[in-house]
Amino acid sequence: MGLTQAPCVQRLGVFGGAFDPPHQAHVALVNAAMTQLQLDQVRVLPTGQAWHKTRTLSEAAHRLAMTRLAFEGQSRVVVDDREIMRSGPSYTVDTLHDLQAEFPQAQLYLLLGNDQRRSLAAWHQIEEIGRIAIICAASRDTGVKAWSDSGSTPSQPLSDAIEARIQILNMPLMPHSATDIRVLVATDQAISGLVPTAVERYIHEHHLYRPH
Ligand SMILES: Nc1ncnc2c1ncn2[C@@H]1O[C@H](COP(=O)(O)OP(=O)(O)OP(=O)(O)O)[C@@H](O)[C@H]1O
Ligand SMILES: O=C(O)c1ccc[n+]([C@@H]2O[C@H](COP(=O)([O-])O)[C@@H](O)[C@H]2O)c1
Repeated sequence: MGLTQAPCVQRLGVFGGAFDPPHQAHVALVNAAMTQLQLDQVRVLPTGQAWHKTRTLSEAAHRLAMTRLAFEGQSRVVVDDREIMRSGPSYTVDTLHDLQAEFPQAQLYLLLGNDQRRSLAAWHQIEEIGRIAIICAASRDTGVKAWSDSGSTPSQPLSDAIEARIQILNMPLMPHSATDIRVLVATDQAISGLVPTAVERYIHEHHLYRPH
């Protein structure tokens, strides 16, 4: 991790994901958020235990290493391993509580794609999340997530109070999905341009996503 505490952080972005692997849409989303929301820092958090996904994630050490590579050289991005280090399911509300305590002066902005926005009502303590952070959603190609397990289906809608506070992040629609990238690697197809070059190299060097 880089700097863990910076007194000048007034606007803090929080971006979690499986990052299995991190891809160019993740990088674009963070960059769009930094510009539009004038964020002083973004915490990028690879998920520890993704309670909402049916698939077993790749080893946390690989996902963390790739996330670091994806954001290397970005001075306002801190790749934060707390969800990986925490035991039990990774609940975003716990991460937001931690960050609120560490940055009591900062406004927190929770960054996510539209597929996750649709499942927000099923998130653990979503009302509390809505109190602590401003939720900012980027549009996402609707076809992309049709066949991947991005989140649980909410049984009830999001409250009007939270819905009304959601901000839209403008970024071009990007068809990237980690599911797609894993399939491409498994079937020996190129992923150049879909992930940062250093991430592509890491995937190949460590033989990730290959059938045994
Ligand atoms: N192409 C995209 N456009 C906008 N947001 C995206 C895109 N891909 C991922 N995101 C957002 O990034 C966050 C982390 O996503 P995640 O690491 O699960 O990637 P993913 O591509 O959705 O992975 P998978 O296909 O394995 O479910 C989520 O909030 C997700 O909505
Ligand atoms: O806290 C929750 O209940 C919760 C439910 C679904 C998703 N999330 C978080 O949302 C982020 C994106 O999820 P995903 O599935 O797109 O990788 C990641 O940080 C997850 O931990 C969190």
